[in-house]
Amino acid sequence: MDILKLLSRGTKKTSNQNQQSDLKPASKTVNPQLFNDPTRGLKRKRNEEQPQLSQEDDDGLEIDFFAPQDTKKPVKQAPVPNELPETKLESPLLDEETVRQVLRSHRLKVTLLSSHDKKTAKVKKAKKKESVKPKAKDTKKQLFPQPLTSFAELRATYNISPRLESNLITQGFRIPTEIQLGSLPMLMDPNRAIPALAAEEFNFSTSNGIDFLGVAPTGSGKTLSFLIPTINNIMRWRAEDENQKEHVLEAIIVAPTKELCHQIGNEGRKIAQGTGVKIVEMKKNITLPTESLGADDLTLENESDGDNESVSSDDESDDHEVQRKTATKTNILVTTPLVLQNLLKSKTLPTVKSLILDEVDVLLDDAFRSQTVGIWSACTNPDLRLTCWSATMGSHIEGFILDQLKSRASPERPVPLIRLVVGLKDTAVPLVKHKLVYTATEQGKLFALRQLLHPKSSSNTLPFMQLPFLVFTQTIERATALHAELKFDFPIEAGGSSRIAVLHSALPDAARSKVMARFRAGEIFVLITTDLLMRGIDLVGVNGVVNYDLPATAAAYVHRVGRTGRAGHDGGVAVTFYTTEDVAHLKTIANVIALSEKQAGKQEGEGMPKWLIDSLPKVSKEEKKKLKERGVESRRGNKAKITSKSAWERRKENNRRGAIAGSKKRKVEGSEANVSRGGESEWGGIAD
Ligand SMILES: Nc1ncnc2c1ncn2[C@@H]1O[C@H](COP(=O)(O)OP(=O)(O)OP(=O)(O)O)[C@@H](O)[C@H]1O
Repeated sequence: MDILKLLSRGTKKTSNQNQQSDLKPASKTVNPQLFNDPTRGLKRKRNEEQPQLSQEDDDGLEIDFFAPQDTKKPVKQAPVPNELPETKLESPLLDEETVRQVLRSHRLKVTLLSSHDKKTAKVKKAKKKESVKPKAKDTKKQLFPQPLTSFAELRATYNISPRLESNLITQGFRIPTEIQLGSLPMLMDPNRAIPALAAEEFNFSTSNGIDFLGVAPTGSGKTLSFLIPTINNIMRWRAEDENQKEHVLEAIIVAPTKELCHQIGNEGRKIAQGTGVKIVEMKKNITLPTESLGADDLTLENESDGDNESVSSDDESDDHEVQRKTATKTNILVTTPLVLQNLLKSKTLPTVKSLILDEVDVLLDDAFRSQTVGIWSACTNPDLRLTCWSATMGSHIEGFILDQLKSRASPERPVPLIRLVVGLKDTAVPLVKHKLVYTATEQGKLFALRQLLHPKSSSNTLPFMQLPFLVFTQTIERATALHAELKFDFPIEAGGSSRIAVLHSALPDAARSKVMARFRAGEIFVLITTDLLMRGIDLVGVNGVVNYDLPATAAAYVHRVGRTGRAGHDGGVAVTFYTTEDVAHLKTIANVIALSEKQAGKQEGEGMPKWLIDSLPKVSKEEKKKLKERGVESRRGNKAKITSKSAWERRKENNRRGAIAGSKKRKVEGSEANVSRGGESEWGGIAD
């Protein structure tokens, strides 16, 4: 059987396939945790019955994963008191066996990385080749930190401010996700979270905080994992320093796009309300408290946009003290790398104690690396701590971070980098259903996309996809062209062309913000975009992702499809179109899908068959590199048009265009001949 057809064979239609689409999330799930199997790692008897909770019982549960299995009954959540009690009891430390069991059941792995790990990796690789099992010594650096049992523990044990706690409750955060469960104790109080013995054994100190790398699936709550400790630390530092009356810039969050910065800023402001911690996104008129030879504060552009979040300086005095006073009053700055690096140049930011790199693998990849490293170098405070986050993480990025940390290390400040990985690394969130769809031609993709927009009961090759959904294309030109093609696909009664929009980096900022706001408000049903929106953007109501053009890398696939199935919402669908031209690159994506299905608990034979993946051609390193840099070649430039016209119509149109061009050329040639004849004439001029 044709391999391409087999790959796109449809799943059976579910009963809801013919239902009317609506804008509600695919399902209502209250538990944001992706993994919790308390029996994981325990020896089980065959056919042992597991207690099943109905969806009804599941509502409003406080999950108690320390309860013995047979007594683990659903407990209804008590109403949240308006007034929080002043003192709460600190939770006792869990013994190591319990900690190990909790981490295992939530699929958390904590590792202490050090710079000689590269060598270990090489040795491991060599040993693998010789099919010798690595000795236990090689994997010895696993740590077992205390987990966060509930958000209530943040106050009781980690002493966060009552206001911060009540903001979290108001925002509806009740059960920590896995990344929060594993990272918050280490980031809030590493001395408590990491057993002193482990620190001693591996020769590192936690007294000054830790440098941290968090790798967890898309939509699993990484933002909150860095916002809570950052806000809390700033409150703590302020309480410790009686002289500190003003907002001091103490934390910088770097993210790759303006959209993501805006989202992080918003989320931060919601949970920092009333705490006195101020969060500002990088804007044109921002002034920063930098230090340099000239000791000037820097203003990117002295342009007021009427926003009272920031104060810009009109004062041209050289007096550093005066300039410091006029610097933007903020504790946390959220920025893209280029704009901050442009502002900094060779200046430093000595007050910054926390640098957060969100989507670190892209921030330290070729396009952003020098800017990100520039910002990192500008943070000269000796107490600086780095935390990095992403859903995907190449080992070369880890190595780069370690090398950088090593080059900045001093005897008092060793370089432990603690890495927390949730689930299988570099796989898509287990709640998403994947589907590869083959079409013979580019035009076939357009036809298939229209079928997703207007599903017909006769179609059995495409899965049902609820609106709203995102459509990813390879280039800005293709996104614009696809938008032009589909613009009038929604009937006037359903809102017509206003229901479909396009978003890419060539649009002006105001237009970008407007489209995002309309999409968040549910006014747009289909948003066509480029890889601009593939990372970090949290649109909980998105029910599907269409990869109209094949993603360039496995990581791009993970991030794109991760725009659905977020925060425990089940039922998101990811459809990836491919044509004959894509087959050469398909294996990388097929592998991620297979791994993601494995993580979702699919047995062999249920998802993508292994033999089928094996029969796809291998993608060489050079091809991968080329694809990453340029995408599929045939979808670039003029060849990349998206159109519903048939080949016959296009040929006819081309012929017509050719005839017009030919006639124009002949005219020009004719007049040139006249001109040259005129040039030879006596008077030597041309009239008009
Ligand atoms: N403990 C929690 N309980 C319920 N919802 C949560 C919790 N933590 C985070 N969320 C919600 O989950 C959604 C996804 O969170 P977030 O954007 O932080 O994901 P992420 O891990 O950063 O994803 P990505 O890798 O795509 O950037 C957000 O809407 C957030 O409000």
